[in-house]
Amino acid sequence: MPPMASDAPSQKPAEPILYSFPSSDDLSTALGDFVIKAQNEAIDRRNKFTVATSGGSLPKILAKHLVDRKDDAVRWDKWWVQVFFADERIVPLNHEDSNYKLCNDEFFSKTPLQKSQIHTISEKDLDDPEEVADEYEKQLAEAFAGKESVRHPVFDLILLGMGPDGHTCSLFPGHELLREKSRWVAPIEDSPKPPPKRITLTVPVLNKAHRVAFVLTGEGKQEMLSKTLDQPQLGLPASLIRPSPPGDVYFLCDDAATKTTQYQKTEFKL
Ligand SMILES: O=C1O[C@H](COP(=O)(O)O)[C@@H](O)[C@H](O)[C@H]1O
Repeated sequence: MPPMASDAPSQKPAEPILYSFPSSDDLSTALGDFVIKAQNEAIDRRNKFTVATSGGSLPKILAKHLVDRKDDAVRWDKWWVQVFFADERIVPLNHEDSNYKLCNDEFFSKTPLQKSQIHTISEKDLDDPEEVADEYEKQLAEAFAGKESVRHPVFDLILLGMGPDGHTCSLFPGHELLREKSRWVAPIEDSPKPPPKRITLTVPVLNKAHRVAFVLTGEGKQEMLSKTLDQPQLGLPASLIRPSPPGDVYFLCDDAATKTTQYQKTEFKL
């Protein structure tokens, strides 16, 4: 992973970086090292680490190399108040469909992270997706700027998945939310994948992050990964994620997922 440049030489977003690993275990190990490196650079810069994570298959892969470590490489105390969800389903936090519940069962509960470090949706107005999205956006504004106004949140790392239908976060192919320009967090009430009501970070927020990493495993992801990287003109959601310089976007995949893409693979080195 190249170090973050302090001066952007041009305003053109960098091309995606694709890493492919023989197995999902190798991918987990590399992802753990990748997260630790991003964490260390963020702590050096600002003494804290701000992360947004997704649900789906990601939390399990993420947990493998980060929990139960024998060393103290993961600085859990610096992840304070800054773990957000890249997308969340509008259901109670103890519901089987909740991304919080999934991440908590697979990952958070196995770490020293405190509940106060993790930003969940409010359970107050679950029948009102607009309200849930607005409240979550307020949490973002407060976490990133205290009482001052902030133009947009800048995450140190956003971890994303991609469904076999090509959706990422809760941004679905062809959906009008792909064109959202002003909101940081948007509600969606017609998600083609159940449950239908969700909130999601929007493309502008994703594209302000220092690093965005897609984590994909298995044959089921082959077709959409190829379309995303080889045919960006199709405008699939993941093709729209091109962080502004000096940000970067990475695809950490297993060989099963990268089998058909023609996109150039990069050797994984930290
Ligand atoms: O619905 C969702 O799906 C995507 C992809 O999930 P995966 O199981 O194919 O990895 C996930 O990234 C997102 O957070 C989730 O809400």
